[in-house]
Amino acid sequence: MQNSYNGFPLPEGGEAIQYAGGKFQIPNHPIIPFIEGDGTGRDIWRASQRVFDAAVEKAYGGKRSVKWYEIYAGEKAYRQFGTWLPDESVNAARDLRVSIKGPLTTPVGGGIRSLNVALRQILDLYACVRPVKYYSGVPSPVKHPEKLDIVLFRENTEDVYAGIEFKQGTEDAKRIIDFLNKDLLKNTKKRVREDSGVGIKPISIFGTKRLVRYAIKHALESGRKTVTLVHKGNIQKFTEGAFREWGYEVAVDEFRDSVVTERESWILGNKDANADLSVEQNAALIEPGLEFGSDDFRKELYAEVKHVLETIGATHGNGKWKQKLLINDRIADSIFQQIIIRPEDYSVLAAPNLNGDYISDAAAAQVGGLGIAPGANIGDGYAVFEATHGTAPKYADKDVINPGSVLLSGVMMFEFLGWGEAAKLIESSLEKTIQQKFVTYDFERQMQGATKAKTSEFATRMIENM
Ligand SMILES: NC(=O)C1=CN([C@@H]2O[C@H](COP(=O)(O)OP(=O)(O)OC[C@H]3O[C@@H](n4cnc5c(N)ncnc54)[C@H](OP(=O)(O)O)[C@@H]3O)[C@@H](O)[C@H]2O)C=CC1
Ligand SMILES: O=C(O)CCC(=O)C(=O)O
Ligand SMILES: [Mg+2]
Repeated sequence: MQNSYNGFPLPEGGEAIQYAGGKFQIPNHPIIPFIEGDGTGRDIWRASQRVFDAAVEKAYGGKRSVKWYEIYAGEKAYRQFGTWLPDESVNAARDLRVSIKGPLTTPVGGGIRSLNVALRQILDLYACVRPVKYYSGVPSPVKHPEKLDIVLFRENTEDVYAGIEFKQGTEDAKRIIDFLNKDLLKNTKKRVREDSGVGIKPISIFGTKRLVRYAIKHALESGRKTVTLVHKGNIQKFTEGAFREWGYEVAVDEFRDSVVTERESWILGNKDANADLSVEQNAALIEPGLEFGSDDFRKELYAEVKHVLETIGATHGNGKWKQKLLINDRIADSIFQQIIIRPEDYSVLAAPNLNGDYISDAAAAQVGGLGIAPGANIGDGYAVFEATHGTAPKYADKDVINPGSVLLSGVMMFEFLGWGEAAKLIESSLEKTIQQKFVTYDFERQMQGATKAKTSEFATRMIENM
């Protein structure tokens, strides 16, 4: 580890977080790097840091403290060092292992690629974890926001976020289109239009399995009931369809005793309800219309039913499957309406990168919006906590934006460090402040009789409420 990064010495009295044997070792005075962020990131970070320090001080009376260490990225880094994501900033995040960041701007269409995505890819932070739950008092557009309590695990390193794109009109775009049209597609009627831009969507066994494995582990450790694989596999068969298939594989191959898939649960449930049910009758119940299917399809179904009953009939049958973690899947378009209409049926969602990006903002809306949407990017040995939202540039430096998402990302960070007391203080004072109807503009505009607080005032009231 270096003593300084980008020419700035590490804070005195702090120690680096270590990682050994798959476990983080947290000193009492860890050095935690932070990236302030662009746009509203500045106001949010200033407010959040005060709240974090107050909570830690109140919880541990000086026995523990965070030694904050600013690292530079985005506009601030560009102004200072002429580069958007200095290597030294990445090195600091790597060496110090756990950090927290504000949002960074990504231009649309051209310009630099996302620094947020770059950081996730460089540090291999493969799981983007975004819990979405309701805090009482928060205004919501739905009747029962409290019924939504999910944790979204979004694959964070591949999919269309791999950044492999070829701009329309370039020599590379022309070459790839020629290759597709004249070689790979030559025996089909499919053609890519000559004036297309082209993007590549890689989804791997490795990337999928480690994400789904992480989601299942979390679900089992936290006593959640369901893990839903969210994909568009009917259309994108070899990427999103494969995500579904590999997701089920990892569940069954690595967590067999603890999980039941949705189809297995139907087969076992049918058998529980009628012990005399034949394999053929059982198959007909799980696949309506089976009698009209081909012989091969029927045989496949009979083999599936037989396999389930033979392999897990004894361990999971007789209702025992109801105590297992249910693994199911939903097609991505349908999940958007499912979480609104049947929120209580969903608990942990695991999704490829783009689906996860979309779902996290949509789900956040249901419990009050992007002002209250925390997240974490986790890899093996590294973690970067960050809100779901972006830089909301129109509110930059106006001291009006809701700091809730970064504050709750801090709650996730303190829980991750094992500093549960500080996490609890922040979470409950946030809820209490909202219940006092002392809220930033985004909540105030949806509430009756609320006081509109500035970002800084909200933080001060939270500290008073601890
Ligand atoms: N991880 C990251 O760093 C991310 C970065 N970005 C980047 O941020 C930039 C802006 O993206 P944009 O699409 O405008 O999305 P934003 O998430 O920045 O903002 C969209 C809207 O969401 C609401 N909102 C966002 N954050 C808050 C908050 N803290 N409190 C209250 N309301 C909030 C505001 O709604 P209203 O106008 O109704 O008040 C805002 O106008 C882009 O460059 C994008 O690439 C985007 C997402 C994540
Ligand atoms: O990197 C960006 O600018 C956007 C990322 C994003 O929307 C997200 O991670 O949710
Ligand atoms: Mg997003």
